[in-house]
Amino acid sequence: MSVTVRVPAKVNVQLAVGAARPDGFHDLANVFLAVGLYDEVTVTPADELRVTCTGPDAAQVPLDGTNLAARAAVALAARYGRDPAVHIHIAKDIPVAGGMAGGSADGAGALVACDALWGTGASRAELLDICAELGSDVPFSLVGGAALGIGRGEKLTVLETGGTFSWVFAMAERGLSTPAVFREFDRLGEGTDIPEPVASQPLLDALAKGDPDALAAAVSNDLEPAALSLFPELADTLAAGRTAGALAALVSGSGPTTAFLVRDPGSAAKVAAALTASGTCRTVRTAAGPAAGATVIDRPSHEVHGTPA
Ligand SMILES: C[C@](O)(CO)[C@H](O)COP(=O)(O)OP(=O)(O)OC[C@H]1O[C@@H](n2ccc(N)nc2=O)[C@H](O)[C@@H]1O
Ligand SMILES: Nc1ncnc2c1ncn2[C@@H]1O[C@H](COP(=O)(O)OP(=O)(O)OP(=O)(O)O)[C@@H](O)[C@H]1O
Repeated sequence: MSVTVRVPAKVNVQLAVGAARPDGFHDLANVFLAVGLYDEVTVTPADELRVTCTGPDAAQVPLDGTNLAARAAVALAARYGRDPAVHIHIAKDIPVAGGMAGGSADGAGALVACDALWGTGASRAELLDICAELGSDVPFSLVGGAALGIGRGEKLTVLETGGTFSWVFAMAERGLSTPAVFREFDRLGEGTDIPEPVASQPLLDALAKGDPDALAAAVSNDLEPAALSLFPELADTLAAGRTAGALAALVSGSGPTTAFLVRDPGSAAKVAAALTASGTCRTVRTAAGPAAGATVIDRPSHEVHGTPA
């Protein structure tokens, strides 16, 4: 008896970052787009809480209680007075420490999977509350699609999109730590006046219209200078994608994955081939967004039909 949940990666089409708050976090205007690169999280009743992981980056994923999927199971179990004894298996396809919210995806996936397995009956609002406790990106991993996140990025407003956007993602040779990138943002901004983060209206309009050229003209990431400062070689990857014809090239979130918006899947294949040939990155993937948020894709048949086990 297992439940499997599929959860998407994200790219930030706008990431406006304010000054550091007293609690160390930064207020954001964070426009998320979920894209079709997925982790699958399967939970199965077990004698004790245990995490396993497979996939190209599996060796970099912690399997102890710090794994966001394990933390999600513990948080849900605590709220409903249950024993969090489950085996969580993560089939990982989202790059680790890439700025694509892979860990957050697993947190949201485990939460939705455990909720279905245990039949807690938690409301969407309760699940989103737990997500926000787990991390700033976790609520969006649950919701998917496109959304504006304010506060730490956890207070979401769903955005309508008028079409599908094609992307190419270039994975870097090493990861970048999200807190380190925010610290570098603070260092680079020392002594300057950092404006309040505000969502860009032209960007929201471009998403609503499904217009890739307008979106390309409006994308921005305030963390990009900090990511480039810590990882200068990313400039070569961005340049290679632009030369290959990408409409826009930007660092994804805190990086170091770089994201290239292209006109259609045919252009995606062309830009992906050029990036691979450039030798400026580890691997290249194509994906489209918006993609659905955390979705149960497999569960025991008695639950599908709604009859008792
Ligand atoms: C860069 C983004 O991925 C963009 O979506 C997110 O802002 C980061 O989200 P996340 O990885 O879920 O981040 P969290 O686990 O909440 O926080 C990790 C660390 O990132 C920094 N952090 C994160 C979010 C935020 N609004 N301000 C911050 O300064 C803090 O140093 C924090 O300790
Ligand atoms: N389930 C998980 N999968 C991957 N990393 C995890 C997981 N749980 C905890 N971590 C830890 O989180 C760190 C960041 O991993 P993650 O893949 O979430 O980064 P990210 O994609 O850059 O995140 P974000 O875009 O949300 O800032 C990893 O180095 C790892 O130590």
